[in-house]
Amino acid sequence: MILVMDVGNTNIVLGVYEGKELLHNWRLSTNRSATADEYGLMISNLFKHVQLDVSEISGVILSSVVPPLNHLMEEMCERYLGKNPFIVGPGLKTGLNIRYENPKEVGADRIVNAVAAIEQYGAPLIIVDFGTATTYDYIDEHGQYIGGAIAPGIGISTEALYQKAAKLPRIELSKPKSTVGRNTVASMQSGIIYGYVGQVDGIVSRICAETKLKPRVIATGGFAELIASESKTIEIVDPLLTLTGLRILYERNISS
Ligand SMILES: Nc1ncnc2c1ncn2[C@@H]1O[C@H](COP(=O)(O)OP(=O)(O)O)[C@@H](O)[C@H]1O
Ligand SMILES: CC(C)(COP(=O)(O)O)[C@@H](O)C(=O)NCCC(=O)O
Ligand SMILES: [K+]
Repeated sequence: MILVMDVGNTNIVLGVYEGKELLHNWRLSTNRSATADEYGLMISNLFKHVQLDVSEISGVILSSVVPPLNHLMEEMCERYLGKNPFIVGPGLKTGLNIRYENPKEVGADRIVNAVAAIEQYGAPLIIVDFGTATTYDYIDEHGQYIGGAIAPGIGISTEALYQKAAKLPRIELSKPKSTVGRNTVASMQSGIIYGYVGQVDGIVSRICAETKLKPRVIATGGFAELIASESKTIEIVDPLLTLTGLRILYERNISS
């Protein structure tokens, strides 16, 4: 069994795989002030809850877009799991040709998503990940990572309305009955949800026009299902894309 971990700006997602099968997955909130011991305890407790013994974990792979947590998570793996984790970044073999101007600049989560999406769906591709930020990645017809777009995420955009406008409440993100909202909450839901649906379809159409190709469009992340249900361009929702990518990268590196 292996443990895969994706450290995002909002959540840390963990998965335990036996071969290709995902046996368990958990979500912790990302807390920049938690210590290696605190994360170690949380993971030990999750393992206990499903009667999983640490000794059954033969390896760990970790991707992070929160640099202050990189060293800490590595230390946690060594201390609580007795394993030196693979870390997605310079030095780890990805098999992905990254054509960003500075390949080191691409977020590790975007690379991991690209690896999983190419393997499962083939290139060319556009990947939309609704995380803290909404990221768009374009993979060309040769399976090369070219680049994409980064926009404010749905959660932080909604939060910004509440923080910056005195009369706007904190709302639950669910689909309103109509685009024309007739109260504050419905108006905000319309603006956020249909605004994002428009953003996705707009950016995807522009990438298609720019590349003169028709890439498949895969969505993942917290709000993928909600947006995909209204989007004209999202073809597949794969909530496990990042975990799958980590598993594939682990296999590529352990067997080399
Ligand atoms: N399974 C889920 N169901 C509903 N909302 C989710 C889910 N996962 C994440 N979210 C929400 O989506 C937003 C981004 O979370 P996440 O995708 O984990 O981002 P990151 O990868 O940046 O940490 C957060 O506001 C989170 O609460
Ligand atoms: C764009 C991101 C903030 C998205 O992170 P997330 O929303 O998953 O927490 C992350 O991939 C990142 O920090 N990227 C580095 C910049 C880049 O990819 O160009
Ligand atoms: K993410």
